[in-house]
Amino acid sequence: MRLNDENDEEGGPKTMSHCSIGHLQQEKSFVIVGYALTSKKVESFLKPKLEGLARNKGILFVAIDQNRPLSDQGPFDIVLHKLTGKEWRQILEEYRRTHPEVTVLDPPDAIQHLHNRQSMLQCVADMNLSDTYGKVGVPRQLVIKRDSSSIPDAVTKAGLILPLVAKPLVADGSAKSHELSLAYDEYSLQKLEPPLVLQEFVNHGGVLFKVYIVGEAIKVVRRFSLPDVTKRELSKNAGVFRFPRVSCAAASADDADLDPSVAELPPRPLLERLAKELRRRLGLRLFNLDIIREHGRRDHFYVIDINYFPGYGKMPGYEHIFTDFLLSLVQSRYKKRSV
Ligand SMILES: Nc1ncnc2c1ncn2[C@@H]1O[C@H](COP(=O)(O)OP(=O)(O)OP(=O)(O)O)[C@@H](O)[C@H]1O
Ligand SMILES: O=P(O)(O)O[C@H]1[C@H](OP(=O)(O)O)[C@@H](OP(=O)(O)O)[C@@H](O)[C@@H](O)[C@@H]1OP(=O)(O)O
Ligand SMILES: [Mg+2]
Ligand SMILES: [Mg+2]
Repeated sequence: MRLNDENDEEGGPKTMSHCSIGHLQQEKSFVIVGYALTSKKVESFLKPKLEGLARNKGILFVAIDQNRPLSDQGPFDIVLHKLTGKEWRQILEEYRRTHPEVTVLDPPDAIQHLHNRQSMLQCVADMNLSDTYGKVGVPRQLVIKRDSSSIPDAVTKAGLILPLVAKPLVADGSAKSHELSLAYDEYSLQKLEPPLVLQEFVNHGGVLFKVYIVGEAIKVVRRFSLPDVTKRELSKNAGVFRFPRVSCAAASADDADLDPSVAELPPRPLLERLAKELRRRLGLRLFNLDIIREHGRRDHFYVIDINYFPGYGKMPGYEHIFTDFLLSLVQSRYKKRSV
């Protein structure tokens, strides 16, 4: 039974009263997680298996009512959220200020950093990670803020090599922010609407790695991606081609019969270093990275996308990982308080 989903006689959702949540929190030392998520996210993430396991471990998920002041709800130990908009950000910032005892996953300004495809990858570029296990970079890219007619010149000046992936500069989760295109010639890019990021397309054998991060935990899965573009194809084609959300729509490539040189997962120690450093630099605990391996270069990796609170529902075993993570947050707070 979902506490927040119990329906009243009118059929509307019933949320727990402040006092009954407080009771559960104190009497049975339940960890109360308030959540503010879209209905799509609730469906893909807050599945019965997660809620059941959480309850067994003493964690309760309680829906935040956006029509009521946040301070009047709870009390919460943790607030989990993925909503956009300035108003919501301000509400959360104020709540963080007035409720320092609550862990807000994650801070709104840190999430905001991922809402721009230029600042999103800056941390990875700054890190310049290279060790015996491999090298992690970002594809060369150019930001076009306005004036689409200037694109051909800008691309030539920057020395970017075609084909290019054109991505909306803003990555705020809107349908428009996921409308990407592949451009075979720079002149056709004039048809696109800035603000944009133009990124060199890196051949990677049609498979990408989704690296899910939940606090200290890391889980990697394979997904089908865009196929390689050959020199011959490039010389024969012109124009820009819109493509749908490949990485999200594509089936998992974990069980596919793939060329081992393409399917081999990035080395674990490399991912651990990358994740640790990104957690620190981004100030986030819940995110995933899309990583590709340059085709034919075993240890050359590129991060092409970072997403806040991604589709954990598609991450094998996320129920255990997520609930352990929530408990670890509360335990570390408790430890801090008692020293
Ligand atoms: N530089 C690149 N080189 C090769 N392929 C790329 C590149 N950038 C993007 N792609 C392909 O395009 C897909 C979508 O790009 P990206 O992940 O940046 O978009 P998104 O809309 O933010 O995706 P998500 O749904 O994961 O948030 C990638 O999953 C990958 O298949
Ligand atoms: O739809 P799912 O739950 O799977 O999650 C997707 C998530 O959508 P949601 O947060 O609206 O649910 C996307 O967020 P926005 O960029 O649109 O904000 C983005 O993070 C995708 O990468 C996620 O898919 P994944 O990369 O994990 O496969
Ligand atoms: Mg992506
Ligand atoms: Mg993305």
